[in-house]
Amino acid sequence: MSAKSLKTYTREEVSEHNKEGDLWIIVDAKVYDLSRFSNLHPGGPSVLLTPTVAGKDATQAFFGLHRHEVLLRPQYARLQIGTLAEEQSLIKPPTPGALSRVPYAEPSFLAEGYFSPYYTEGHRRFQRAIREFVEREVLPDATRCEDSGARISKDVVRRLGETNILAMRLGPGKHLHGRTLMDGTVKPEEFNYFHELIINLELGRLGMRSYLDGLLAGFVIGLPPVLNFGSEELKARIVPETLSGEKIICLAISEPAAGSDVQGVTTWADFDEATNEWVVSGCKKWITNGMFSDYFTTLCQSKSGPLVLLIPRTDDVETKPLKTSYSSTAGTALVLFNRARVPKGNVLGKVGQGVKVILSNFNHERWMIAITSVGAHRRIVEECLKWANQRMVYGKPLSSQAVIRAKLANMIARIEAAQNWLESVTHQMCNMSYEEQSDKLAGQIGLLKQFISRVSRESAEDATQIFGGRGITASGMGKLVEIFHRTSPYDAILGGAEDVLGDLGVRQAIRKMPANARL
Ligand code: HEM
Repeated sequence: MSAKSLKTYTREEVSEHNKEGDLWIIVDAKVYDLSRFSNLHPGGPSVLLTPTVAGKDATQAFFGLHRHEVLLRPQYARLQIGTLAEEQSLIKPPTPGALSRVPYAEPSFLAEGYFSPYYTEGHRRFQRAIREFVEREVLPDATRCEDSGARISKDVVRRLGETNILAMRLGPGKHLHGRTLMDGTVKPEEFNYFHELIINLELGRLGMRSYLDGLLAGFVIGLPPVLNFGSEELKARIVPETLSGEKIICLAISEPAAGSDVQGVTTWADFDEATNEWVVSGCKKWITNGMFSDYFTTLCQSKSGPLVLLIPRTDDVETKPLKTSYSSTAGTALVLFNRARVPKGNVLGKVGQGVKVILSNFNHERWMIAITSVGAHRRIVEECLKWANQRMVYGKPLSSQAVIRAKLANMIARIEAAQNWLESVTHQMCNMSYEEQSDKLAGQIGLLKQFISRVSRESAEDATQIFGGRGITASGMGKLVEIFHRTSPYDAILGGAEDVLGDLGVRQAIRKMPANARL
């Protein structure tokens, strides 16, 4: 029903419509006619016909059982027939791009009245533009794909290319020069790691973990070796078509018997002098976006040592979907190279130095995973605060239970600690060359990622307890908690297993101990 045809009613008038076939209710000062809908109601008709609901103000009952988005769906929005005379509705649907006013729902640089040493007004403008883009253009696709397992839509990929979000996801650098970033919101020479952090925070905040990986995470880790180690000819061909989203690229390192142990890969490349091509045979496993990639940045072994090859998809490259605990929208694949032929010019870096090429990529990847994890984690803190506030138990809000407040206290402490360390590391990155970052930050980023993925899982446990059965239900009130609980372990595995990364951090610290350090 259009806003024009909405009428105004009194509570008395609504109360007369309180039976089967003639059933009205009030939710947040809006009047709904459920006479025909009651038999179609997913929760059944009887709950709507109880004396405390039929013809009554059912606001509290409604928000105890449904997310507010339910009322925005067109098929339900049209059940509204009017509003209450002289009463205002309090619950406003969020406008795309708006900041949340729930305490701790936003990092302090976005929270009203708080400060941060790291961000400028330019960063805040950029954040607004990215959030609005993500909520308007990405969220509907994410919601659809996360459930159905469909691949990210071509329209979203095209828009990620047009706005240069794809290019920005590779970080600051020459590849941004001459590009219009987010309709000119930031100049290429001003773009720094905090802008990139903002993009990843906003994507993480969607709370759709498999879609997040489907949103070309493979590109973020697969293209840098081409940019940094590819020949000029190769770059001129591959970089424009991947930055625009026209072609898709991913990174193929892990194998059934080699995960975090990159030295252990066995995919084999032989050089064929007759054709001047590499011939590759082997099997790569857990390859994000592998199902729909056109190029595979692949670590191989050869007689002359490890090398990285950019392998184009041909008939000799087979991809099979891997069913993991998250949705197939990520395009996670088993990739089989069956004597795949690769031109000599597709070698990235030097033959024999493949591991170096791959290692140089890892810091950025781990830092990115840490950010998206923080984005999702903060969203879960917001969900829990809202739920604890609106859910009534034993006649009082859930937040009146000390055990729930204790969980919330731990969750808030974890997200604030995680984000503050993350921002401190990002500040170091802004002030160090790439080489300095490799030397001074590889260990710390390993420890940071370990910490962030571990505390995410602790908060996932707390959030599930707070949401109860809803926290293990894939639709409805707890759907984001369910996703977070099921998928936060991915952050502890992808880009290097949590324990391996913690160990890396400590080994690097031990290596840098002063020779004369004594108690
Ligand atoms: C405009 C009015 C309403 C609409 C459009 C509506 C719509 C829905 C929808 C779409 C669901 C499926 C779950 C979801 O997507 O969240 C649902 C479930 C449910 N609804 Fe409603 N509903 C309305 C009012 C109410 C009211 C007033 C009650 C009062 C008690 C109620 C009780 C329930 C229950 C018990 C469930 C099942 C919840 C669950 O599975 O956890 N609904 N409703």
